Amino acid sequence: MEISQKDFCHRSIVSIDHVSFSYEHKKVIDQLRFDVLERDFVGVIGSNGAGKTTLLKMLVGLLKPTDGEIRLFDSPLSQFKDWERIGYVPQKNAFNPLFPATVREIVLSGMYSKKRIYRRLSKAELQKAEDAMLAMRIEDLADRKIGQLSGGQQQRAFLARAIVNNPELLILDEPTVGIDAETQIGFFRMIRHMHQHHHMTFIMVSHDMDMMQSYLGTEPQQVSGGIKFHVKHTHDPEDCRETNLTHSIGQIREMIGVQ
Ligand SMILES: Nc1ncnc2c1ncn2[C@@H]1O[C@H](COP(=O)(O)OP(=O)(O)OP(=O)(O)O)[C@@H](O)[C@H]1O
Repeated sequence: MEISQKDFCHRSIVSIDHVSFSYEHKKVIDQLRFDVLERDFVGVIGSNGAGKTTLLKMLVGLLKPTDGEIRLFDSPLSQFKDWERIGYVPQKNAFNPLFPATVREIVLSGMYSKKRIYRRLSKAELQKAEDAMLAMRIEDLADRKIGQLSGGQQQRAFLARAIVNNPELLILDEPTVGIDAETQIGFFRMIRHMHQHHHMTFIMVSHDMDMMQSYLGTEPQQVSGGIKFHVKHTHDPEDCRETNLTHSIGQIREMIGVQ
């Protein structure tokens, strides 16, 4: 069978098929269907308690759907093993000041998969961690204890951790909560750049309507229960040529424009 250009740059990244979820007897997600294609930017918007975080937790395997099926990169979630293809930044949790890990250790921990937790990292992998910290402009904080940093600095460390493997899919749950306005602008500029030039697909929960609508438009592609999905594709869906895979994580840094 001939593979068209459209198929090539529109692989299925996430497929959510009639998924429901209940906490004990409380149904939070009901028969949700949604597909995320390669190079989509999906903004997930909804009121408090609509089930956005629950949905993201199901996508990364932290919660199991009560019903329905989720596929990641065309594999059923239960069989999916390539977790390094996915970066995930959960909702912000302030770290206890006594938490012992340094920023570098946190970023390096993104490199370990479940089965390879004790292996030695190669020089190239160590360099990737330095690049990710540079990209997030936290290289000066590399040896500081994470618990001693501000909320925004901690969040940048977790973003560096999430991008260290150059993931194909980045899942972000309210990534700019607790970050000052100037840093937020730099952050959104950076993720737009990653979306347009680094061949990344995004799923992002945010309450920042201004940012979401300015990039993704005011009309949601889909409304399901209390959750709205706003979607933007990088380019004309028929055209794969805009992809520029020559950028490195280090170059993202140029785009941030914040101190
Ligand atoms: N562990 C849990 N046990 C029971 N109920 C829960 C649990 N976690 C969340 N819920 C409930 O499920 C619903 C959906 O929660 P969820 O965190 O997914 O919402 P959300 O859309 O992310 O909200 P927010 O915008 O406030 O972050 C809420 O009513 C919440 O109280």
